[in-house]
Amino acid sequence: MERKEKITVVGAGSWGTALALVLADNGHDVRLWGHNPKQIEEINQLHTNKKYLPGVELPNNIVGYNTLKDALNEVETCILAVPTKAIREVLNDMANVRQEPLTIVHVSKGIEPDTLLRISEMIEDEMPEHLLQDVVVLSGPSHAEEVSMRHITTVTVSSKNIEAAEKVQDLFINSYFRVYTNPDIIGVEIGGALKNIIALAAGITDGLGYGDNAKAALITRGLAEIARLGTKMGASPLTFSGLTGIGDLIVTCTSVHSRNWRAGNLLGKGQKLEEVLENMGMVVEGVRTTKAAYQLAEKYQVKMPITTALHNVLFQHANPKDEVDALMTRVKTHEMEDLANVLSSEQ
Ligand SMILES: NC(=O)c1ccc[n+]([C@@H]2O[C@H](COP(=O)([O-])OP(=O)(O)OC[C@H]3O[C@@H](n4cnc5c(N)ncnc54)[C@H](O)[C@@H]3O)[C@@H](O)[C@H]2O)c1
Ligand SMILES: O=P(O)(O)OC[C@H](O)CO
Repeated sequence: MERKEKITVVGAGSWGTALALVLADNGHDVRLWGHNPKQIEEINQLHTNKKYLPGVELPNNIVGYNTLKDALNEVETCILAVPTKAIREVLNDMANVRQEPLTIVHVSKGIEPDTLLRISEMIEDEMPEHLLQDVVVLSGPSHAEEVSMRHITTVTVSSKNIEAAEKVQDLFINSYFRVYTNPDIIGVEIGGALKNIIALAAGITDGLGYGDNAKAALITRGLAEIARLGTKMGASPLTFSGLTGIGDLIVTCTSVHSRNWRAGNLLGKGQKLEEVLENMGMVVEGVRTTKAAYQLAEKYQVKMPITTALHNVLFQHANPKDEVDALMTRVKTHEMEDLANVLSSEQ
């Protein structure tokens, strides 16, 4: 029998709440912290979080907290489930109320523009060393809407300290939520973050009226450019054929639950970015990540044509259809890059 723990989930949005449910199902005492007092009142009095997970009833062992100090009191592990753009602010608040070291399990999918840091690196950068036990990432093909219905889901945990990852595996694993470990934290974080770019692009092509062939092309060639960048950054190429690579690409590019796909779909149908983001009401991580990935492609001198096309649409007001046409009419090439390199060196 696994030890039951007090665990704090920081961030009471869709993913934080769904993960709180998994932990509660496993018998842990779960504290769900959110910055909106009305939402916390709803969680504690009605046992619902209607804005983020409509129709889902929360069990009694999930208790809402509005004060970070109380939420983190006597807790060894915290799940960090806020959008990438809020991470530094929240970590700073956490550092101000903590005295003891904490293991932080982050579940966000993004890269910080300009610093180009992965999220585990942002945590190491922001959290004072004496307050940080371990940093673990939990990622994979997992929509909150399905997890909260206890639908079968598989994810991966990774950390520089594999024992910390294994401990988190034990906290979450159950009969509907299967957790694997992978020591390649770079690959896990890069795959999880960059799939959102491809999901936005898949939404755009669907919005433009293209079909399954276009989507399959985006998933496959998207994976190629994610792996091209990721391996240059030090990831294992094998990670991109796993849950946090192709697995997450499939779920995000093909699901109506996907916030990134939905945002892309509206863009493809002609809505403006500002209008789309205002109406979503939930985080669309792929937008900021496109900016970061575009900068990473320049830094590492890696060709990322889909990312570049999306960057043009999002930030240069390019027409989505023109960008699709430009992608399709690039100079012809080989599919497998190793083969292209061999052939060009033979010429
Ligand atoms: N929703 C999913 O199915 C899912 C699955 C896997 C990973 N993720 C990742 O999890 C992260 C969170 O996504 P989500 O879907 O839960 O987002 P969400 O929009 O549903 O919720 C975000 C939550 O963060 C809170 N928040 C925003 N800014 C804050 C701040 N400055 N301080 C404190 N709280 C703040 C919001 O109030 C909200 O409760 C993202 O990186 C996302 O990519 C989401
Ligand atoms: O809804 P999305 O597009 O933010 O994706 C959520 C998860 O990352 C899917 O694994």
